[in-house]
Amino acid sequence: MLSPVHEQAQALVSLSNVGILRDGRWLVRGIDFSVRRGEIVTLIGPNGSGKSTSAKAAIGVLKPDEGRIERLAGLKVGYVPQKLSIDWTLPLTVRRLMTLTGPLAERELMAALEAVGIPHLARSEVQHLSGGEFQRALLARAVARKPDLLVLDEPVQGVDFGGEIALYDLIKSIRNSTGCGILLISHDLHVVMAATDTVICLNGHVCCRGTPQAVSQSAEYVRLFGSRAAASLAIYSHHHDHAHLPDGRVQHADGTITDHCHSDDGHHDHGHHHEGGHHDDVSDHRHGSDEELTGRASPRDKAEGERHA
Ligand SMILES: Nc1ncnc2c1ncn2[C@@H]1O[C@H](COP(=O)(O)OP(=O)(O)OP(=O)(O)O)[C@@H](O)[C@H]1O
Repeated sequence: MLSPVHEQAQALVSLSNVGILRDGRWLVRGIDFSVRRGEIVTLIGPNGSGKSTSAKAAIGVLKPDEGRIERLAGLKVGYVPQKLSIDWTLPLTVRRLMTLTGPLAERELMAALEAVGIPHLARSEVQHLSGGEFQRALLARAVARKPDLLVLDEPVQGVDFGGEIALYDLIKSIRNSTGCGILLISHDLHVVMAATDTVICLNGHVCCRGTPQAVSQSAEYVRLFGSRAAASLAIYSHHHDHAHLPDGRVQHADGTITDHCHSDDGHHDHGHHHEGGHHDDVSDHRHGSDEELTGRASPRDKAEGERHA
């Protein structure tokens, strides 16, 4: 369900009854959703349920075998794929990463790094970045050309729990400041829900959709993910009330900033633990997976290689 603001906003991309067939198998079928200006839409679903496939169809990387996809004329897309192919044996600075797919004015490059909180890392080698810093660099690269639609495939992989919240807050603030539409893919049911207008739950087809609260209570969702995930999702979406800043401090709902979370902050009082960074009731992140740059890839980007684990 969209808020009235989003309902009136322009649709950036709309998929109607989209199906993708490969090697005689329907990877997805009957996919129906749209992303409007200023809206954050999150695709969730188990491994192999067609989230990346649907996102790639939305931005035109994959052509549908049935159904229709309408994109706003001249739509500018910023895409952070799930996997990147970079030759990690070659030196690559953040600055260079930002310009791999095309030139970028210095002012825009620095503005993007500032927007994601890492202007001080412009000259750093990408292979030395932490997981959270690397994801921020990828985000900077995607927002630098001021896209109308930002597509982020698992943007918090390799990021610890505090960093996840900071990244989702950052994504939300990018939406608020630029008014772009955002299509997110995530396994992080707890956190992502706090930053999402519309959730589309996939399982080869659209299994259910709506606000995070509505989806977490739907029978299809509970069948797919289990009641435990549904309960924690519902709790989380109500309790998230503070942001983790890039420097590790915590900004509370009333605007105050402290060095640590308060004991009554949302993610500390819902009955399970987050020690060791990431947790997930449904499925795990893949850390350090093989990566391929898809979408707006240049041949150079497609160099073989693996990101360090
Ligand atoms: N080019 C392709 N050719 C054949 N099968 C493919 C192709 N791309 C994806 N698939 C298959 O389509 C299904 C959906 O894949 P997709 O990557 O969209 O899933 P996902 O929901 O993003 O999964 P995950 O959560 O594991 O990232 C999988 O079974 C995958 O193996």
